[in-house]
Amino acid sequence: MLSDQSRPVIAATLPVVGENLGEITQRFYTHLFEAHPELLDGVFNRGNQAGGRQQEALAGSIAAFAGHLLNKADELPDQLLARISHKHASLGVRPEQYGLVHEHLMWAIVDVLGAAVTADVAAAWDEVYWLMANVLINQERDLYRTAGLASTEVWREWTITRKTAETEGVVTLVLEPADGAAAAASLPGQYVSVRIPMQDGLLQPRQYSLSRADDGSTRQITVKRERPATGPQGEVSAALHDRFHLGDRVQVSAPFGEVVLRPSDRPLVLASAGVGITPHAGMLSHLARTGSQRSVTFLHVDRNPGPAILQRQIQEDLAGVPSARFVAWDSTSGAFRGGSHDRRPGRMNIDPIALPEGAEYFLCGPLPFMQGIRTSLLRRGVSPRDIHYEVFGPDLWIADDVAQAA
Ligand SMILES: NC(=O)C1=CN([C@@H]2O[C@H](COP(=O)(O)OP(=O)(O)OC[C@H]3O[C@@H](n4cnc5c(N)ncnc54)[C@H](OP(=O)(O)O)[C@@H]3O)[C@@H](O)[C@H]2O)C=CC1
Repeated sequence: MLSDQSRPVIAATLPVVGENLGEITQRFYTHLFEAHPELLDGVFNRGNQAGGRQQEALAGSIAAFAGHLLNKADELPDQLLARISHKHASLGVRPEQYGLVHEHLMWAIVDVLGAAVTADVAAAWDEVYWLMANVLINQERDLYRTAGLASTEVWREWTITRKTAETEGVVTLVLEPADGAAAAASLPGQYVSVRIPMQDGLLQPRQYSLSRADDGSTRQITVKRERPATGPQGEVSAALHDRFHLGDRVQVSAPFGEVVLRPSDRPLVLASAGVGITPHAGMLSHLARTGSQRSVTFLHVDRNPGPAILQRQIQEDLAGVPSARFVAWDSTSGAFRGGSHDRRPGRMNIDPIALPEGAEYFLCGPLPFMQGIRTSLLRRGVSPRDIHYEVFGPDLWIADDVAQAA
């Protein structure tokens, strides 16, 4: 993979590059957007930029990739790369954009590290960049090819045909293609990017899991109004809640995402928290629609003492999957919400839950929640190979490593 001349140079400079990656990526983005402000119109998520999370993500992914090249020369970090390429495909990223990123990233490395960047050092980091970029370009080309789309055809206009309030701060939107053409098939667990104009006219994209099975003509997403503790409030989720109504159009990407339910007879355990229930609701909906006989254990924790997100759909789908079981935890009041399912107070505790033999596991929710559940599962002897989890947002790469180490 990495050439013999670059390997020692990367090994020698990774610590200093790693130490300065935060500053390098910050200067990189500033320089990139000064030269190409159009990239803030529909490609980059400026909420993540403002909160510094995009910078951390890029820094983390470069460091993780370079470290991987040094430590595991014969294999690629597949999970890391697949997550990036699926997300890029959902944004219509094009090969030539890697050239732009390269130019501005190398500029930032030299800008921050100065004379330490000798010709050899620059050449070695150039090699790391293109090793990673070329894998991503190829993977993204395959994703576009499989979807039967050019990168420029990923986005289409869709019309909001239903808008339902779920719980305080969560709405479900049903969308239909504005041109009446058929929708590309989606897999259970996949997401779409949604792109809408902000008050200043710039388009902003966000990813949302599909919360109901593919029916060939509509897409359903369920959106929580984002109120992060740091950085700006979620401007796209707020706009979808407040400014977008029935009949309005939004741009929606083709479906992507690699954490999907594959055809299988194995028992399934779904564990979600909060709005992380959305991809699992989509998976359950798919199982109900296809008359699946799989054993399903659906575990969910929420801090909303009112009706749960997508409650009616989930109850109907549970009734449609003969061996499905639902257990809910209420982390706030400790009160039981009633209803026909097993309900428990406090945060999710899977230790007393019987785990079916030979199951596969899907986790979705805040990162610490997934780390905690994953650790409990590993302690009970579940193989890491059988635990799938989606991490939305740019802390993906670092999160991935942390979760792997848990
Ligand atoms: N496809 C995907 O990858 C998707 C991912 N998501 C992700 O799901 C997350 C959901 O967020 P949101 O609805 O705001 O979650 P909340 O912050 O509202 O938390 C939801 C529940 O999770 C519990 N919880 C939080 N942290 C932990 C922890 N460390 N250990 C155990 N339980 C915990 C909370 O308990 P308590 O009240 O005690 O804090 C609460 O009951 C987001 O991070 C979002 O990015 C969402 C949709 C799709």
